[in-house]
Amino acid sequence: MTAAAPTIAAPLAADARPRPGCASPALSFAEARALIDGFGPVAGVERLRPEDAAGRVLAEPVLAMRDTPARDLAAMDGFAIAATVPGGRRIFRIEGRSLPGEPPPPPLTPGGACRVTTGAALPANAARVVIDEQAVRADRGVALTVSPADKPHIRRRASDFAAGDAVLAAGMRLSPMALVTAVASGQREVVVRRRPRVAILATGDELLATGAAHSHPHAIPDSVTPAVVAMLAAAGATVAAIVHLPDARHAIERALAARLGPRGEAEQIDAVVITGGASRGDRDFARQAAAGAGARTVFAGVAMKPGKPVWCARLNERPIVGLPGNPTAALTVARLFLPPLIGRLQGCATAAAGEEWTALPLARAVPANGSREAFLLASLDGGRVDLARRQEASGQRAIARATHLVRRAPGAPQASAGATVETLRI
Ligand SMILES: Nc1nc2c(c(=O)[nH]1)N[C@H]1C(S)=C(S)[C@@H](COP(=O)(O)OP(=O)(O)OC[C@H]3O[C@@H](n4cnc5c(N)ncnc54)[C@H](O)[C@@H]3O)O[C@H]1N2
Ligand code: MOO
Repeated sequence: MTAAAPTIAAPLAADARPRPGCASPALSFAEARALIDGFGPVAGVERLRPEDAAGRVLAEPVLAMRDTPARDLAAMDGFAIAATVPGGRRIFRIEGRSLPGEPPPPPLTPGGACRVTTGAALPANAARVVIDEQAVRADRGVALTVSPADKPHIRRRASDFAAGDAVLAAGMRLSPMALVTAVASGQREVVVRRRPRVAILATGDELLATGAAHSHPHAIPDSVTPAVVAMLAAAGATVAAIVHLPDARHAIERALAARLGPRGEAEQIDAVVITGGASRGDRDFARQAAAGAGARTVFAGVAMKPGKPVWCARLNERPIVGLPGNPTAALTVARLFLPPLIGRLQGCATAAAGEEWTALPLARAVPANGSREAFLLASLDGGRVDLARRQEASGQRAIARATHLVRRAPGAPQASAGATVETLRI
């Protein structure tokens, strides 16, 4: 992230407070997100080879097994020579060769040089490496074409890190870059948090499985669950159960109690995502069912658009996140709440850790925002963000082209093309 790119906790948080008299929920998005930090990491760690731990979050720091480099090495291809060059000598006798992986060659004799390649061990008394570009071969010797005054071209022992250094900290996610460090540490195994196990409860009498809905005149395909599964998996979770439920309070309550209640240990579910039934319709029972199962509300409703009905509760210390049923609203709030929650369950320091909001210019003007903080579908057009023309919470088409969410504060004025807005990759 660039220094200029504000994080989610940056000043927008204060702007996000609803104005008096506004019908929006009282809680701002930033406040709701901060509440996600209240969930701690799952118990249980795994020891994995670093190469099997890509994307996982470290539960313990990684300590370097030895100095790296383990000894002084050549930083360039060339010739190692000693510190004292008799009589300003420019011609050296080649008395050995050192290649990476070989033990250090014997010390140089006066007037001697050792042919070295990048990464090779140096003779103990080598003071510098004269690079190939500053030397010519002469007989069995080598002649310097310039006086050896520039950098010594030596990678000093322990100059990268020393034995015992904590080269990676607990709570850090192992990016491809961090795997370099993990493997270079010399550790055969790293200790990572186990993958959180998530159950998805998809509620809705009208929902049928992929492909089945079109043979039924009043059913619709459950388009939200597969997308949420993919998002959870990418965030590092295991989706351990997918349950389709009718819009029936007791069925939802039983399903929740079975996963997170005192007797729900068999599946070892760490978190539940419920889709649909979040609002105030005649058959919207998700929150009541959670309360009936004994869950305590963490938040219910956020002053955001889309996704206002999003809610979160806690049952036996484990989170339940309720997504609204409308697909664009569901996936927008899923993007904003689920990867951060999975990060927290894996031991990341905060829900916002690793989330990068980037300021990008607008491709076209956008109108003034309403009273809820907006998170709008957009795609990139030559380095500028272009808002999708259709932003309906129920939409299932424009979302496919979206690569970014554009964040607009409550009551933000009209913004012209070229003005910068905060964006998050989706
Ligand atoms: N009087 C009010 N009505 C609504 C409000 C409100 O504040 N007052 N909020 C609106 C908002 S905002 C949203 S978003 C939706 C959310 O409603 P629910 O979470 O209760 O969702 P459902 O009623 O179950 O479904 C809404 C819509 O989405 C379709 N759906 C549901 N699940 C799926 C799925 N897994 N895959 C595809 N489509 C799904 C469902 O068929 C409905 O069409 O409420 C507004 N109403
Ligand atoms: O906030 Mo709703 O999610 O607009 O449709």
